[in-house]
Amino acid sequence: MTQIAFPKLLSSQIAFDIARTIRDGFDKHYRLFRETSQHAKRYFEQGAWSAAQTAARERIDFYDKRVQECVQMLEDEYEESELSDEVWRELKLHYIGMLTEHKQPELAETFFNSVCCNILHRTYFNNDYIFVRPVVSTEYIETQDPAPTYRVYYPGKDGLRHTLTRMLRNFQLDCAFADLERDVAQVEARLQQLFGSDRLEPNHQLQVLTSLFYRNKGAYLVGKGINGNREYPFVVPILHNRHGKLVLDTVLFEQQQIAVLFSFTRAYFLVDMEVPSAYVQFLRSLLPRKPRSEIYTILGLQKQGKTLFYRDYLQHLKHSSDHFESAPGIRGLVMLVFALPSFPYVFKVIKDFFPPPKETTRAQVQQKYLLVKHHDRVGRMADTLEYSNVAFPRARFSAELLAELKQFAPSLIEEDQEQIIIRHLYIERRMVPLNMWLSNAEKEGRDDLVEHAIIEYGNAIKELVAANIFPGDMLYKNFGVTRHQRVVFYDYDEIEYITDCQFRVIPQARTEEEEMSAEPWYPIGKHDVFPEQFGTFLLGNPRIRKYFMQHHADLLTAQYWQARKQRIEDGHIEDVFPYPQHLRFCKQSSSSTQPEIQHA
Ligand SMILES: Nc1ncnc2c1ncn2[C@@H]1O[C@H](COP(=O)(O)OP(=O)(O)OP(=O)(O)O)[C@@H](O)[C@H]1O
Repeated sequence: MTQIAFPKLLSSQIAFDIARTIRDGFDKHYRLFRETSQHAKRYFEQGAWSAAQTAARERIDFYDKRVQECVQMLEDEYEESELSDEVWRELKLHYIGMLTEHKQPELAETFFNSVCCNILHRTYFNNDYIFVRPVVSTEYIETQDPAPTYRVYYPGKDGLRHTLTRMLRNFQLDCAFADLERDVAQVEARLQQLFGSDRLEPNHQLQVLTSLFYRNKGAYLVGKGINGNREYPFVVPILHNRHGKLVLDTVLFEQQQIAVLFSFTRAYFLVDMEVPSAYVQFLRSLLPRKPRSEIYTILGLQKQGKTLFYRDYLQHLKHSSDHFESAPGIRGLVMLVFALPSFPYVFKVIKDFFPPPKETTRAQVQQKYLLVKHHDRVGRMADTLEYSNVAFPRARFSAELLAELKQFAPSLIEEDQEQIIIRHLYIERRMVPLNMWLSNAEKEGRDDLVEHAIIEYGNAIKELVAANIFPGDMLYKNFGVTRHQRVVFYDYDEIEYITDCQFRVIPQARTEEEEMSAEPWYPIGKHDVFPEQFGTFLLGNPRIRKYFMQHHADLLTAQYWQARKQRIEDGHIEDVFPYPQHLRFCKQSSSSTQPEIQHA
């Protein structure tokens, strides 16, 4: 950067103007982000599922678009020679001043960093110029806003049932409930079970976040009960029944169930938040083990999530001493995967070349990962964080891993005495590869675990199919088992849309020669898939075969896949339940007055 001495007053004015441009850029971003979240309410009320899906997908790109717009504006407006070091330093101070009354200051800081890092050289990425250490406190203190973050209800006065009804009515959903009284009675019964025989204390209250959480075809009421010094989180999913009326589908209390709802394997929620940090703080009181980074991400603020994740990661590096090494399991042909044993994530680097039978390119692999980022992951695909130029301390790399990186991805590696810099990588939650999980379960003679994993594996495939995803080769090594023992897919380079695949029955052999042929004698198109063949490479192990055939034999028929494809082509958007079916009210009431939820 050229150093020209500008009069102090002038440089200060330039810095102020740039700060205001960046702040306005952020405000525009957040206004559009909120508008989408506000529209989600309407889509839900009208059952406009396809519009809701599109809005959720498009919102993911808002941030980068606004950053690019802002960078462009600054580049058009200012000569490089006007942007002295002095201007950059002052710019940060002006910006801090603009955030004093701001409702999303932590997001605005991150936006500032994104814009400046696009313009500044890497040597300027320090606290003098950008927010390496955040200035604002993200622990929010409630202001006098007209719209509070959460509402508080004291059931002591009017009784629990009346309070719950009022609470639900306060969301002013413009769609009728099928039978609110019946549903509220079920929620009440469960809440009463939860409070059990606890004496009700004078502070007995229900706190409920002011915005509903929208995702797919559901709206979720998120809150907690407080009694004395105990807190009881709860979430009530609201769905449409087949007649387009609203029903309360269940109430979730257990941390694990709530954690699964907020999992890294799901699409981001649409929530109308004026003060996002206050939402994060509330949610952390429900899910204390979930890092703030993951909560921001699941609220659709994925750039903030990424920033906080990186800060946590640096902190972890400082407080650990183990070495990065290859991730356990079968090595990938496309990805080089490594991990730090003390850290629950893996790092994935696209190799420079791929051996046969892989016929792909780096750009295509990146495209597939991007597809997953924008797609509804339905609880069955791991979210990935994509980073550029990540610096690792050289001393923490095992010699083998470093050699492997240099051998398979030399174009992505830069190094000096102290650091290894990887130009592009993905970070993803670490799981136990399903092939390892199955062989461990077998070694321990745990048939129950083998059966559980195979049921989950088949369910994962079926849910991916419902979301129009064909996972390519379905080998166990491409799936992982989470700490909640759910099976999740993580190998995206061969992913296709179900609607792009041709599911075929293997043709009958017409001659003995064809019958005996080791190679397929019939023509195979690029998108042809023969489900009858899956068993050959999946079911060699008799125990696995037994459970697979018991629970998921339909996956081996072309008819199953063709029928699912037809449903998608007919415009069906399937329900995704982020909680077990047996928890649903309609699955419990023996009188079954509750209408089934629409599968449409
Ligand atoms: N999230 C994860 N948690 C734990 N291990 C993982 C994870 N992702 C990948 N691995 C490990 O790294 C290996 C390779 O990863 P991945 O399947 O993504 O690579 P790939 O090159 O696309 O594989 P393939 O050769 O099947 O195409 C996996 O088999 C597994 O052992």
